[in-house]
Amino acid sequence: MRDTSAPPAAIELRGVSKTFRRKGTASPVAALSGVDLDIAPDQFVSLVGPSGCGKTTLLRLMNGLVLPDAGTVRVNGGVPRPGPDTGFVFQSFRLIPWATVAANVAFPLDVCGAAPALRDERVARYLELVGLTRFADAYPAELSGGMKQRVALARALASEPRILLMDEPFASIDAQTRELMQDELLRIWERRRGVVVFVTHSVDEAVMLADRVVLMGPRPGRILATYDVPLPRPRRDYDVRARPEFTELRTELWARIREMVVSDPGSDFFRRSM
Ligand SMILES: Nc1ncnc2c1ncn2[C@@H]1O[C@H](COP(=O)(O)OP(=O)(O)OP(=O)(O)O)[C@@H](O)[C@H]1O
Repeated sequence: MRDTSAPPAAIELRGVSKTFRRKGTASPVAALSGVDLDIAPDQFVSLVGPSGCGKTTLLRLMNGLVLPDAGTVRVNGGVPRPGPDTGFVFQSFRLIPWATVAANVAFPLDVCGAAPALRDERVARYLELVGLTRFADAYPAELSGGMKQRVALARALASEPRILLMDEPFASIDAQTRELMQDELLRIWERRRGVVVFVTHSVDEAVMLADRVVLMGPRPGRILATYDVPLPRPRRDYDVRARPEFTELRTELWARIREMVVSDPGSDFFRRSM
């Protein structure tokens, strides 16, 4: 029986399946099948698994952009809806090119009709948090990739969402900036908490950041295992990677992903290398 004294899960998926069907195209694609997952309030969860296993679909179910064919998705006890309670950060920064950095960060606040004083205060606070106060009047084209991603992060945080969904947010920035961004994200999250669901292809990044790593299997995507990350916080990249617990977990995860990829002749790995 369910423990009624425990706080409700911030995100709860039960028996979730999703198949994409497109009119006039080839066969339907079964993206997810029978997914059960609970994410507690203030938990940082990473999703890893082979390409095409449904990680992005899972994120999109969590903010109501995709509806399940079967099963239920509950977010803070209700049906998920895109809105100010859920922030989304994408791999491609998706900044508005003709708007300044400040206007980009203000965008979600403008959409929900925030009062001008609140809007200006939030923009100032989150630009400071990501270290871009001096660039408030710059345009996206004037910024480096890492700076653009920090604007995207400030924009997602500006409405102070209780849930932050991040889809390979650091995949298109260089390795050094990526490590700095990981530290930056940890610093911000350790200060304000909330749920983070972070999709990544990097096993190191998944372990470095999360409280729990969820390992998904090949299509139709299922959850194969979840691992608690036995690393203390606060974490910083350089000291975490030196710990034996880090090496053990990343070795285990990587071995399982590698096995899935090499044993699947239909995987993107073979398609890309042919
Ligand atoms: N809107 C859609 N219409 C049709 N098929 C889709 C749609 N969205 C996703 N799919 C398919 O569903 C499967 C899962 O896709 P999804 O993007 O969720 O996987 P992923 O694990 O995030 O992939 P990757 O790691 O490569 O980004 C893929 O085969 C994809 O092509």
